[in-house]
Amino acid sequence: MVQFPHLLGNFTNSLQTHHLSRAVVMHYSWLLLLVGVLYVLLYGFGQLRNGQLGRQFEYELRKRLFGHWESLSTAYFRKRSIGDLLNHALNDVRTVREALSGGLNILTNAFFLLTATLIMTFRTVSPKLTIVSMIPLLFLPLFVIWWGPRIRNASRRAQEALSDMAELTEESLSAVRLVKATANEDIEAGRFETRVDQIVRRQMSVFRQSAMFQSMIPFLGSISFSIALLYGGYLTVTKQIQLGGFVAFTLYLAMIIQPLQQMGFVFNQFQRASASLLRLGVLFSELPDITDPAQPVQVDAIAGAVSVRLPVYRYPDGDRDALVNINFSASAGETIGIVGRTGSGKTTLVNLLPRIFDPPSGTVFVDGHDVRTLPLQTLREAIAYVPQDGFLFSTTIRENIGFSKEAATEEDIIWAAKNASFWNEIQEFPEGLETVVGERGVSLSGGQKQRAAIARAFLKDAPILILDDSLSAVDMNTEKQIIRAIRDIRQGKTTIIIAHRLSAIRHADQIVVLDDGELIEQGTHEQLLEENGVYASMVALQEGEEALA
Ligand SMILES: Nc1ncnc2c1ncn2[C@@H]1O[C@H](COP(=O)(O)OP(=O)(O)OP(=O)(O)O)[C@@H](O)[C@H]1O
Repeated sequence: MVQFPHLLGNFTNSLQTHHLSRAVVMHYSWLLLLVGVLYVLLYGFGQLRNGQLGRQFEYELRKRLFGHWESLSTAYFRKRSIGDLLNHALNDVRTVREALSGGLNILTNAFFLLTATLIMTFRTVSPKLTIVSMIPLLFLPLFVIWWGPRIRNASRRAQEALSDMAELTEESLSAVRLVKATANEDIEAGRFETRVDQIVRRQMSVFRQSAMFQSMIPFLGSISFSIALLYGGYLTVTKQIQLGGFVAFTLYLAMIIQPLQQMGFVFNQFQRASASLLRLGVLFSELPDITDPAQPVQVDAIAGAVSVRLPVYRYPDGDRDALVNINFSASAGETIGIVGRTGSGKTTLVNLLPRIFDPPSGTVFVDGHDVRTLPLQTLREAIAYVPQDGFLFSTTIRENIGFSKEAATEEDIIWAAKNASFWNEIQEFPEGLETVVGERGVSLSGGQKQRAAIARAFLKDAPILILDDSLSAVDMNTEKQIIRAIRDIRQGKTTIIIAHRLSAIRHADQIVVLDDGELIEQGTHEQLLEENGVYASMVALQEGEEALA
């Protein structure tokens, strides 16, 4: 590119000295064409390569981010909203990619163009004129130092506001049924508008800072241009340089105005990207708090004996003890029922077993091994857990049930669905097992969702099965069928059932009663009835209600 002004300068000199013949014109035309073709080829290749590298970088970064999130514990996801995390994965990663691929491309082009231009003007026109004209550009670093942090901060604040909006959008869309049912659309729309207004204000601040910064750089270029005209004109008139040299010099200057503008744009992009990089750095610096032990105990297979000797457990961010004085043991193959009022600590207790939350060392044991000393993979593979909300993925029933076993066959899935008393209903769906359940299973009833999740856990066929209030949405007959299936297919395997309806745990080998985080009663159904304590009064109350119903 930088050959253009030089060739045109020589052309002007030939014109001035009347040496211009048809052959000379053809010579210059061919040379200019050649320069043009070379430029297009090199520039095109550079653009393509940069684009490819940028996309690859974006893909790798998102993959690493996802891998990192998968290694973090549940406690982390209580602190950060899904919307915020999504904003990091989408907007921050994209901002960094744009700066790296597009920005580096432009910066490389601009750098070479500027350097080559300076060398050419220095060598072929006039070193004096080059130095004098470039003085204003020395102020460029000062502008970067002044505006850089301002743009970076404004950009960080804009990204934070975007995260807020993503969080609100995620929340509002998840709660859309509730919002509609309670006719609260106006309130929701108002909340959304407030956030959007905040984002627009913060983004306007980024644009203001960026626009001012970007316009300053061409302004410096214009000052250079004025100096070149004045001083170059003087040198030409006093015959210190040729007219062709002067023409070439002004063309050179005109040529570097655009790269200068682009450099402004790139510096601006870099500042925004560094704000996003800082935000991503904070995510990556979060270390997994539940990890494999340094020297894990190696076990061949887990039989399923469970024992808890827990003086006290408090959540990492909790302000009170969630569990106190919990002591019980069950041999492999036993069924344990856990009951207690809402908020009494039932879910907390079972969450400690697969280390969803970490118990203190030496308090929770599987087959006599402290769960914190077992390899995490071994421990979690030995436990099938159906959480309270029976989470489903937005895919088919077949994939939802088959999720727990990699090579699940059609027979396996049907077996699991039958035992979860779900198969008859699946057969009635027009698409059968291929029915898509919608996001988190929205197109299924509460009871159907629970049974799909139970079938998934049955299929895993793990030594320990935990059902966390997983039968709450099914009717009593279906509950009976499922309990019968559990007693049948889980023979010799440990099963822990949390239930509010006591009929679901009546058959358990032992029942643990929790109250306000404390284990207050323990025994079989018959023993606890004999004790005539809290459990017995719960049974009496429920039997009374059932009789009334
Ligand atoms: N992740 C958490 N961080 C801090 N506190 C928590 C957390 N999860 C639960 N809690 C608190 O621990 C206590 C016990 O909650 P838990 O969910 O174990 O009760 P639960 O008996 O399973 O209740 P429910 O029958 O309503 O499901 C409650 O006071 C609850 O607020």
